[in-house]
Amino acid sequence: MKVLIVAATAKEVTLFDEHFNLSANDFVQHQKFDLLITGVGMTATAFALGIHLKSNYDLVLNVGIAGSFNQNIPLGSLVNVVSDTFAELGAEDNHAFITIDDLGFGKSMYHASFDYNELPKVSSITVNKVHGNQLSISELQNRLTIQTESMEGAAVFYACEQLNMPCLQVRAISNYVEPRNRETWQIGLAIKNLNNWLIDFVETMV
Ligand SMILES: O=C(O)c1cccc(C(=O)CC[C@H]2O[C@@H](n3cnc4c(=O)[nH]cnc43)[C@H](O)[C@@H]2O)c1
Repeated sequence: MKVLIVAATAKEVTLFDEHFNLSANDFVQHQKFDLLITGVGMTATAFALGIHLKSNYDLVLNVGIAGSFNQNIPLGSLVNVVSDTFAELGAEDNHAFITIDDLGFGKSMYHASFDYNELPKVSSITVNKVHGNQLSISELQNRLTIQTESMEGAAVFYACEQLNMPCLQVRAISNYVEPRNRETWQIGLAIKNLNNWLIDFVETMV
């Protein structure tokens, strides 16, 4: 199976890099997989995938950390993001929000297309701005049924749908989406658990 692993930052896959003794380049080819570091956000992700998603992969695997709206999901735990929405793509109509779908310009929600049942499945959004204000968090939760948010996931799903390539997104929860309190973020724990899962996935599945 030829797999492309896509992460926003090298920091999110440090232990994986160490395990496979990978170089520090943004695009690394290994006999078992290719690894692409895109940079944070949708634009950087789309640009990097535009360059590197030319050969055919059997799986595009997006990994990274994420925020959770649901405080029943433990910090450090892993989720399988099965649907991902461009939450800010649309227009404000005073206090209402008109989606890109309702404007008639496209589609806001994209889906994973690789069957994986070993982790809890969640619906996510992809944003330019990490939510850290109770009013905007409440507005969002009234509008969408979601458990997590990241800054790249929907862009990866979008590219895979365009090219008809199977995709899977696995995220480790580093923080809750709440009024910003950086002290409570568990980035180290999330990255450790994510990397252990990723090493195991590559060793057993690829
Ligand atoms: O220090 C910060 O404020 C900060 C904000 C967002 C991300 C980071 C990172 O260190 C990693 C970048 C990566 O993290 C994903 N992420 C993690 N938590 C969230 C969230 O609550 N909302 C959206 N994205 C999140 C994101 O995919 C970034 O690529 C530091």
